[in-house]
Amino acid sequence: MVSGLPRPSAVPSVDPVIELRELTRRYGNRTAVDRLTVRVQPGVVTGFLGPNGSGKSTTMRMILGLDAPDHGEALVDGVRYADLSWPLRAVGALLDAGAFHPGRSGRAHLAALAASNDIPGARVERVLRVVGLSDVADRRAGTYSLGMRQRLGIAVALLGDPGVLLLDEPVNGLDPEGIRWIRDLLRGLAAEGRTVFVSSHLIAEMALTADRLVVIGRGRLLAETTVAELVAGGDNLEDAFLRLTSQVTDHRGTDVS
Ligand SMILES: Nc1ncnc2c1ncn2[C@@H]1O[C@H](COP(=O)(O)OP(=O)(O)OP(=O)(O)O)[C@@H](O)[C@H]1O
Repeated sequence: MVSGLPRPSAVPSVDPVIELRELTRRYGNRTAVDRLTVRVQPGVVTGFLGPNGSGKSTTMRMILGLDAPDHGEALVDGVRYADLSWPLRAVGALLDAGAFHPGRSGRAHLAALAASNDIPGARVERVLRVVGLSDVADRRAGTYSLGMRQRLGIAVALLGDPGVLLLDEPVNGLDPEGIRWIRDLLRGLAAEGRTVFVSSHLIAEMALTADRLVVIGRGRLLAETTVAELVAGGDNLEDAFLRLTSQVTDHRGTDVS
């Protein structure tokens, strides 16, 4: 078991899910997310794919209440993020691995978050062990390598033992060992019945990590499917993805010759 604590009573007993209903966000006259309706299921890893600028981060920010939809809604366990009693216990997120005070130790960072969310202090030690940072937990987080920062960000996401995990490009910049570690962790968390929603540009990595896929382009849903279905026509996942998104890629280079 990855989590190591009984599910906190604040987490509803319903299946943890993410539901997007007609979710829409405009910036000026550009529609970043366009009537996106998706249900992200528990028990599997769902990859969130789309070309640059297709609206993945904006969607994740709206799920976390960091950005407001112009239309539609994003629900976690049936309620909006702002209405969750103990958000960290319902949904854990990794959006920006640098989001901590550089002068604070990893342990102090986690302890402060635990205290403000009524999470037992023992949980801090537990997640430090899960992410492999126990030995460096008293070092200032500002001295951590990129891989260690990603691990600290994942420790934050796991702190409340949430039923839903949301990770925006968690393997960015990681070495092969780190990539494999995250893959195994995410698959283990899904196997425990959690909802794991993870964006990535690394298609080959998603083929190994995800069971289901949500593919968007220019803010719109292009496919909600399984990895197996998408490659069923004989394509590899990269070819299938490029075919699916060929009409919605904004910036394309040309051959040098
Ligand atoms: N705060 C903002 N103000 C104006 N436009 C924004 C803002 N945030 C995002 N956008 C625009 O919304 C669109 C979607 O951006 P978003 O970052 O959600 O895409 P993404 O799929 O996460 O991209 P990437 O894969 O490159 O990280 C882009 O056109 C982007 O320029």
